Amino acid sequence: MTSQVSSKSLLIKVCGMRESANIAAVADLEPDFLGFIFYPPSSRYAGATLRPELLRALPASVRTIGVFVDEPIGRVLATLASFGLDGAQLHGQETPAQCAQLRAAGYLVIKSFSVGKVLELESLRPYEGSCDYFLFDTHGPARGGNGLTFDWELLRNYTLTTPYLLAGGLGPEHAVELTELHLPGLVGVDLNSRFETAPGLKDPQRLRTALARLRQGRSGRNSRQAV
Ligand SMILES: O=C(O)c1ccccc1N[C@@H]1O[C@H](COP(=O)(O)O)[C@@H](O)[C@H]1O
Repeated sequence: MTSQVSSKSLLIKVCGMRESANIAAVADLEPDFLGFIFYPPSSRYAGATLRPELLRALPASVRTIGVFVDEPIGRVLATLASFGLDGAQLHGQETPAQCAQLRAAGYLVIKSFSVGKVLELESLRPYEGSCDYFLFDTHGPARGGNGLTFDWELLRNYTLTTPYLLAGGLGPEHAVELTELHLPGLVGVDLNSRFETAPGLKDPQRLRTALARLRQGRSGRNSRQAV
């Protein structure tokens, strides 16, 4: 399948699949990242169902990311190696040194930060240089996957150098708005619970439509046409 990706396209991460057939269907859409939750309390926990051979058969352009919450770094490294994952998304209180340790081991590192009514960007400065991307997710009752958006304008004055993905309750209705959202540092989006028919089960058709809109929107900047 050929995607309409341009250098201006937002990177797209689809997160939280568990079942092989569903993973294959989402991978066919060629997102930039596929995320798998390795946090046992999550209803999207993939540790028991994910087959490493399926991940190894994916195109190299689709990078696979394990999502962890305050997991000891030794266990993160062991999981990344045993599933053949390309990187880790860290959703807890992981330190800059822990991020740097994963990066030094050759893994892509996405550090997630929980955003409430305010965002103290200066507190993230110690993470600069130890992560490939930051990810901004909405603060909520669960550690991730709350399906809630935050006020994206809190990122209007972003001055850090680490590029970031926007997350938190992004749904099909946001696709056009996201293509027109030109925030400093924004390079991608993370799609999760708003694209599900059940926890951990993504709707490939809803994703196909949204990915086409996201990709088309940025390559043809003013295009609002439906796909
Ligand atoms: O999805 C989960 O269950 C989850 C659990 C623990 C940590 C992260 C999790 N998901 C991440 O949450 C954000 C936002 O998801 P949503 O769009 O609000 O449903 C996303 O980055 C997921 O990777």
